[in-house]
Amino acid sequence: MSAGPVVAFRNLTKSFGGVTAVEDLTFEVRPGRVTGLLGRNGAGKTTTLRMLLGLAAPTSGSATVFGSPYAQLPRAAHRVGVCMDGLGSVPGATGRRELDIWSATLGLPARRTDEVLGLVGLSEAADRPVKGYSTGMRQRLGLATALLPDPELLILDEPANGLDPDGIRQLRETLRALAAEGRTVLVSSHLLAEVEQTVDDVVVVQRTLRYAGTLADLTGNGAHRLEDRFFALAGEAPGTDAASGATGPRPEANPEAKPGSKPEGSLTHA
Ligand SMILES: Nc1ncnc2c1ncn2[C@@H]1O[C@H](COP(=O)(O)OP(=O)(O)OP(=O)(O)O)[C@@H](O)[C@H]1O
Repeated sequence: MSAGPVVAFRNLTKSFGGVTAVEDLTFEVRPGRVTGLLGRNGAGKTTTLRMLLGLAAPTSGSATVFGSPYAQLPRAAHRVGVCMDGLGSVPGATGRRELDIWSATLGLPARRTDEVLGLVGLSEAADRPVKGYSTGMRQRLGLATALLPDPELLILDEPANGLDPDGIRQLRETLRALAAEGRTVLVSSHLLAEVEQTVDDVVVVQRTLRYAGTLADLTGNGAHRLEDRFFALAGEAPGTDAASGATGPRPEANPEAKPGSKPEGSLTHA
């Protein structure tokens, strides 16, 4: 596996008409680590991941995987596992059938389907049609699909949404196990308490980059809650009491960290 950054964003900007969804993002994802991409609704997380995967064209700047744009990366579908809404499924198929089709497309051994079904806790539901799956079961199937090629890099957009407590614990254990094997995970999430238990590195975006660095640096080795640090960096949501100051100034975990301040850390230095 490469020693450089697995993923690199350089001055990445995306505008949709008059709306700038992502502005001048520069950060890297280091190998063998779980990196959490955090930001509130509409912060630009999915747009960033879509540009990384070549599903949306940047307005300016670049996003690379293993040093190449995803579309030019040899064996990209084997090296990068992706779980993201809207990547398509097979109408009327069971979970097992869907995985078998992906597996055959990738030239994987037939046993791989059962392996990933077991990893995500979906073995018992494998022979039911996907259209009857709950939200959490669909998430599990999406994760299973991403895991199929035993990828070096996993890119997961909100994988914990809809998961029950067992599913969330299983997800956390799977991601930690992958990192322990030297694989790299980039995962977007809103679930800050869960993120705090899972990730090594944190990226906070709110259209612009607010932080990129280690979780330990951000929380002072656990002295501060991630949630407090998140609000200090991302700012309070417009229209809330805290944003308007109606309830007085909110306590901040680190008074130096103001919304809009420069990123405090960089994944490029240890
Ligand atoms: N295809 C599109 N056309 C127009 N605007 C878009 C498009 N895709 C995203 N946007 C806008 O870009 C901004 C960022 O959206 P994005 O989906 O990247 O946010 P997000 O951080 O993933 O949000 P969430 O947490 O709700 O999933 C939003 O203002 C959104 O409305």
